[in-house]
Amino acid sequence: MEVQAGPLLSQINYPSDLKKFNEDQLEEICKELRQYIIDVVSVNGGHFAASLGVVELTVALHYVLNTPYDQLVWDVGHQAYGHKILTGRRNVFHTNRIYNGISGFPKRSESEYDTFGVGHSSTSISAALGMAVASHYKGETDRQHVAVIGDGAMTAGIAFEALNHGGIENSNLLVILNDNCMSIDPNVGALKEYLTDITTSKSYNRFRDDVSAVLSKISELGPNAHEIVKKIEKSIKGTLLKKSNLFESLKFRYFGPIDGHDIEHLVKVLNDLKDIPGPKILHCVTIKGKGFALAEKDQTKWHAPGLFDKITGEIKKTVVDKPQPPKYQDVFGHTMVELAEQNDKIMGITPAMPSGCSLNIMMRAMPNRAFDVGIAEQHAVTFSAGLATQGLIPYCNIYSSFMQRAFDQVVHDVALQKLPVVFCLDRAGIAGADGPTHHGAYDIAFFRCIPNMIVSAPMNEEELRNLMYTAQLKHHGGPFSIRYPRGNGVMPDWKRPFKEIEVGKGRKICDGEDIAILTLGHIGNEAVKACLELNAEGYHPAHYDLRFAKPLDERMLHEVFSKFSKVITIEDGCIQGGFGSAVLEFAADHKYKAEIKRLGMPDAVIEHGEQAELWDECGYDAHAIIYEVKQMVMARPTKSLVG
Ligand SMILES: Cc1ncc(C[n+]2csc(CCOP(=O)(O)OP(=O)(O)O)c2C)c(N)n1
Ligand SMILES: CC(=O)[C@@H](O)[C@H](O)COP(=O)(O)O
Ligand SMILES: [Mg+2]
Repeated sequence: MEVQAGPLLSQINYPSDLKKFNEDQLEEICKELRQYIIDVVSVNGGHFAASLGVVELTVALHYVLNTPYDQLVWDVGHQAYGHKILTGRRNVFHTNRIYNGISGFPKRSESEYDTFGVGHSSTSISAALGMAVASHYKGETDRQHVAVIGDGAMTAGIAFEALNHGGIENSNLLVILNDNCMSIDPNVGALKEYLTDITTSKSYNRFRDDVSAVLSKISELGPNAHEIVKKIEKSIKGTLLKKSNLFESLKFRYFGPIDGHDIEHLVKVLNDLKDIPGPKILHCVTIKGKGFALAEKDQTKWHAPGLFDKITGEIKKTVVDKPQPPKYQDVFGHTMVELAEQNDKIMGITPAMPSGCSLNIMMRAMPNRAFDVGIAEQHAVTFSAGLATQGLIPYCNIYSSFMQRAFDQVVHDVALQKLPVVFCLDRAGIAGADGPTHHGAYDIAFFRCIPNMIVSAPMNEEELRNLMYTAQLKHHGGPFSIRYPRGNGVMPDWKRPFKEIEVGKGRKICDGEDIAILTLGHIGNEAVKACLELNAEGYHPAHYDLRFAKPLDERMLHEVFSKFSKVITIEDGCIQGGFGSAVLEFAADHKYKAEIKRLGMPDAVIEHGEQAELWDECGYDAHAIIYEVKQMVMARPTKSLVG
């Protein structure tokens, strides 16, 4: 839908246009930019509150910096809508996150203003430091490098690894800490408390005013400005402040906290900071959702609210006339509470996604047994391992793509020590509009190769519950992983009594003659649809839901390969090394000769779009399955080949 930008914003295509305005017009530009984001996101969807919170920061940065020569790195990038609009993408912003449209995150291939591809958090300081060191090496002393990182993203280990390194590099790096006291859910942990202390402490506020006073004089100080500023700073900071400021102790010069919505002040401070070399941190206090009252009030709900009425604030829901299947995440959340009520050893862990994975249900019901550990996937895994050493049974829920961060912890801290940690991988498979950074593409492949690991995937809600139930019973000596996708399952009536599932045992969904379809997980429901249509057309595929990629149901596979010479495997994950590869290995190891077609994500970057669009593009939705079955069945008559 075409949305009209305000009169000033419509004159701005690039930061060079923005620079033509006077400073006293910037407030109006911010107003129009904020409104434009509201107008477009309300009808298109996407991340919302974070971008509203950095409108002033975005305008100030592009006003002061010489982008794209100066390098501006957004952390996570879910807050970069204003940046996109000001850097050549206003006219295509209505395609944000839509199939074939622009990405919801900064992306190097999309614009030279997007200096670094993001989506996963906490990478900005490392990336900006790399750029700063490269500039230093190349003698580009006039170049600025700015990382904008949120208080939530700052909790991750990699952010501190970067600060640790950045503090001793004499490169031109400015870290802007966008502190709104929020992650997706309220931010957690001691760092958050520390930042709140800084923001409210009298001594820091006095320091902030002193620094502002110094900065305001900088232009009057002449050629020795830096030396003079350093001296004054040293004297006003005093030993106490230096020792007690975390960032100062890491050798970053700390400025702030300042009001991140005061555009005039921001422009001034950023201009002044440009003249101060070396590693610096500017602490900005902002309000997530700023300018949209409901979002300011319920920041979690408005992190990514879906479509909404921008006047009433009503979030639009699809109207349905019959009970709908629940989201898998909610089945996980409710089942956790049920299981934990029966077994006092069970604990729940999430790195910063309590509402995303629905562990918040358990956090409310059993606050001493469910933990949001902040954006800290590696810690979440090793913390779970620690719990497991003491006889507890941790269920560590991590989105599949974020689990990529913690691979070593899974191998080294859990699997090698045979610790019984249950990994629940939400958003496994095509994630949808978040795109390639968020697709849960690789987990089957990267978990399948780990010794002692069980790799499972439910085809529906009941199986998810039963796998979760089974995982606590099976102290097989090692981790048990359960992967399931974003979105809804298929069973409106899902709350059934628990039943143990034999580890490594699949189930036959339907018998057939022409060909065997082997599926893993929820995508099996596409095969069910395909089989119905194929049956109606006179084809008779058999369908097996393997449930486990490791251990494989070897008995079932012997049955399949003895009976069928044509086999299709289907998984919502990468083909290379995944479930289909496991079946191929089985066939090769047992010398079965069969035509095996593997469907799943190809060895390519799968862009963003709706799940169904991407399943179609990758060729493993019901239509594609029907097509493949017909191709294979028609190609040659079926016969069983053994040996
Ligand atoms: C490695 C990783 N873990 C989790 C997420 C999910 N996530 C995206 S934004 C976000 C909150 C970030 O908080 P903050 O950096 O403070 O930004 P804000 O939304 O408050 O502006 C989280 C947890 C992610 N993108 N990457
Ligand atoms: C930016 C980010 O990483 C999250 O906000 C992510 O988009 C959440 O995804 P879900 O909507 O699937 O919870
Ligand atoms: Mg935040």
